[in-house]
Amino acid sequence: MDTHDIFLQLTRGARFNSKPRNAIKAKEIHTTEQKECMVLNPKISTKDVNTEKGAQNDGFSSEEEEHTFTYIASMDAEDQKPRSKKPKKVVTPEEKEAKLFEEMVLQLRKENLISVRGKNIPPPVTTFEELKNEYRLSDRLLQNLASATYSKPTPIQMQAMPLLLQGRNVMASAPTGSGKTIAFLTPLINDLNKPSKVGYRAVILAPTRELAAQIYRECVQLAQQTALKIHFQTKANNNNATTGHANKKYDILISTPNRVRFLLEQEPPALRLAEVEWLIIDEADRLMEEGVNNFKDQVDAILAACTNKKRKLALFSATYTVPVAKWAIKNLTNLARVIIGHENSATDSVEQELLFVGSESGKLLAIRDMVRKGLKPPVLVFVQSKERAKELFQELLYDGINVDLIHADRSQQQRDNCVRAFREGHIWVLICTELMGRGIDFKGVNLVINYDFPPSVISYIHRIGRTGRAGRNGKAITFFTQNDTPNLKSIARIIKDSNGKVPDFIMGMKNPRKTERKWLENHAPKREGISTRISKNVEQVKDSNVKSESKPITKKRHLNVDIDKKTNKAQHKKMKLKKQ
Ligand SMILES: Nc1ncnc2c1ncn2[C@@H]1O[C@H](COP(=O)(O)OP(=O)(O)OP(=O)(O)O)[C@@H](O)[C@H]1O
Repeated sequence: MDTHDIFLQLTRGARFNSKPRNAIKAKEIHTTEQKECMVLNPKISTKDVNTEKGAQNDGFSSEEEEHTFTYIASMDAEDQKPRSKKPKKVVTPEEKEAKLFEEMVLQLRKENLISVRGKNIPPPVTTFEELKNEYRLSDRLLQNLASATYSKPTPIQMQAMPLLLQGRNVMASAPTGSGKTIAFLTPLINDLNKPSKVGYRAVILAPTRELAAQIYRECVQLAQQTALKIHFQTKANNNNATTGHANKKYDILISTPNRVRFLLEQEPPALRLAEVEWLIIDEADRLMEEGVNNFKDQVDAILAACTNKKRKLALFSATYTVPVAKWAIKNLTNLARVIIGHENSATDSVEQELLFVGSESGKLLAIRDMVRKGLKPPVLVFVQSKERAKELFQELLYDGINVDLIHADRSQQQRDNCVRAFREGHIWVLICTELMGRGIDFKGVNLVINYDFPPSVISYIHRIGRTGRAGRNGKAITFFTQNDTPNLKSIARIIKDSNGKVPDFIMGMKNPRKTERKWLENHAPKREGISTRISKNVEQVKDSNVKSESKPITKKRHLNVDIDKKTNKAQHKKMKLKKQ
């Protein structure tokens, strides 16, 4: 009988709540949990956070940032008082049972790499049925979870769901692909329960339209038979849910901060959020980024519009940064913090590899070599800009693979077609920019290629997190040249911490200066264009004639080469004219 079975035996029929049934005070449980989180997150213990190593891991080293992390790490200072040297003698059977209960909870969290911070954190659940017994999760939702073939909760769901069902404000981080979406949708849908005429009672924000669309789909599926009205707000469907009566028609709003803030700023406001009881911020660190084009002002404006006293706030992401921690401390009372695994680390289901390719032209040779040896689709290829996405697309288009590209310059229709074609397997290789770097849940991506080096550790974690999801394994290969050294060691450390192989010379490199690292986060390095064409005139004409005769574009490839087809035709015509 393993720990888990004993736990089930001990707690059969027990009513879980923030405190065990008797004697031991939550405070004492909490203090133990406090210690436990230091054990489970060796990388993020208060000490580490304040050292160069801790700061280095998280990329933050300013005093203010360290202070923030220290605050979060020891959120309830008054409970930090060291316990009496001698453990209190357990005298009554109830205290003995409660002590055992506490140890079971700690053991369960340890097994699932769950660490928690905050007061009165309820025990994690091990089955969705426990949520019904303890938190009155509806049979309808249990049925919908079963229909989605979710047999048991993932670690983030084990701990975040009880907290959200208790109505707590939550800041949760868990590896990419670990089920964070269901972790916040389930309690939200259960709490709203059935339609009402008061207007929006929940708002879910995501950084991109693609991710908001994905959350919308998952929400519709999970809310089946509840009759809850869910609205995915986009630029295109502005009118059908924002005028007065429409505002009353819907219960849940899913959109991007941009879109919601735009509607709030209309005169009169085209949205009313006064009844909102749930504000969920997915990819929170992305939405709290400070600096140019930040979402933070938009999120603050939306938070200000959600004036309902019953409002609950939850922040979810695979990575956390100081701006998020600061925002949480400022805006969330009685905050509960949940961390699965090591904070700001890559999921361990992805085999990671760094590949030195010499120079920019070496990247094209390397990816063509991989194609020649046989790629296992579906494959995502990340580049640093839409221009480079177009250049690489033009290069791979005639290499006998079904390739397409997605970036912000393509119309929403083209982006939707592209995502659908990739999901349905018509496209084998999708070239993308950071637009697809977060949250997007493509089932079964086998390989992520970082053709251009990621601009930061955070970007790297999210990019490779497009594979190795929901317990499946994946692979990520990151090309680098001698110009990519500033972030190389930070990313190599992430690989090493996930038991990947990293050449010693890289670990021996000096840490980049913070200013250099910050610069790279916001400024893509200049790179030589992606092209095998040596001279634009001669080679290009010869090259295109050979390719157009020898490799007719297969029907499938027409599926998505729509706007680009015109570009190609125009280029072709130009080349022909040049040749004559
Ligand atoms: N309890 C579960 N059991 C099995 N699969 C699950 C469970 N919960 C969610 N999933 C599946 O796991 C996959 C990843 O879920 P989700 O997209 O929510 O991950 P995530 O943690 O939000 O990832 P990211 O950090 O990249 O946004 C989805 O395909 C989802 O259907």
